[in-house]
Amino acid sequence: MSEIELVDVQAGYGRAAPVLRGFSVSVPAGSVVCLVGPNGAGKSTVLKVASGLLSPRSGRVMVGGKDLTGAGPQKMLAEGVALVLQGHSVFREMTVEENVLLGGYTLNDKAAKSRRAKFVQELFPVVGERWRSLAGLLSGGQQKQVEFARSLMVDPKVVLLDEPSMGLDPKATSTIFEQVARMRDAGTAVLLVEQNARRALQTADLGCVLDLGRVHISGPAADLLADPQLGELYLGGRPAEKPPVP
Ligand SMILES: Nc1ncnc2c1ncn2[C@@H]1O[C@H](COP(=O)(O)OP(=O)(O)OP(=O)(O)O)[C@@H](O)[C@H]1O
Repeated sequence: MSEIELVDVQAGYGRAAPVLRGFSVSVPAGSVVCLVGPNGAGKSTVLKVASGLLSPRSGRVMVGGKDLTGAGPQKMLAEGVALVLQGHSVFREMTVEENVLLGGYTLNDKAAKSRRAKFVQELFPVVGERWRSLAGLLSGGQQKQVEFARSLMVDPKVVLLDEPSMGLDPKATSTIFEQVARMRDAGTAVLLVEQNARRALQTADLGCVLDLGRVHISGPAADLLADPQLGELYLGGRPAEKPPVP
């Protein structure tokens, strides 16, 4: 079953020509789908439509089989779609605990809230270890994990990740993708937009190449990675040659 699905979506800004022109994507339960495409292709626009920040001009947004086209961000969150924005959005002067608990401010059941807080600390160990620290003292990669933990407080069906590795060094980027895989393994469907497309596709189950507002090609992430033409066009060059067999 698909946790979130965009069907034949047209969307854009103001009176300008549409950015998405008949775009469709489906994120199955328990999977990571990575959106790839050139700068300005509309990847972030897909996440805006999926999170309710931008209403499509036509087409549908389905969540767990329910038609939520035109629902705003609060309704989408209440229906289980959480967005983790590009860049860093932790409150640096607040503790990790305060930042994470903010994600659960809509939860009225105190016991459920503390169970959930325990769960996210176990899922992202560094969050548990730095629970009482000021968030501003954490590294960029650690702060990103605090954002992941905050988004999972409401136990969303779907998490939308906009460029989670932005500004991180290669080691922190690796950790972040390991944590994305853990989110998926814990049962969350993930729709991911990443500049670092090759690395993201190594974690993703499915990939979708967006160009000129439509799906150029989609399929198993491993197949996209292995396609030399896609590599040249969208993934920053061919995959590294395998060393010759001695
Ligand atoms: N708030 C906005 N108002 C008007 N136009 C916008 C707005 N946000 C994005 N656009 C335009 O929509 C198009 C797609 O932008 P979008 O950010 O979705 O692309 P992207 O694929 O995520 O790009 P990048 O890889 O550079 O982040 C671009 O031409 C951009 O200028």
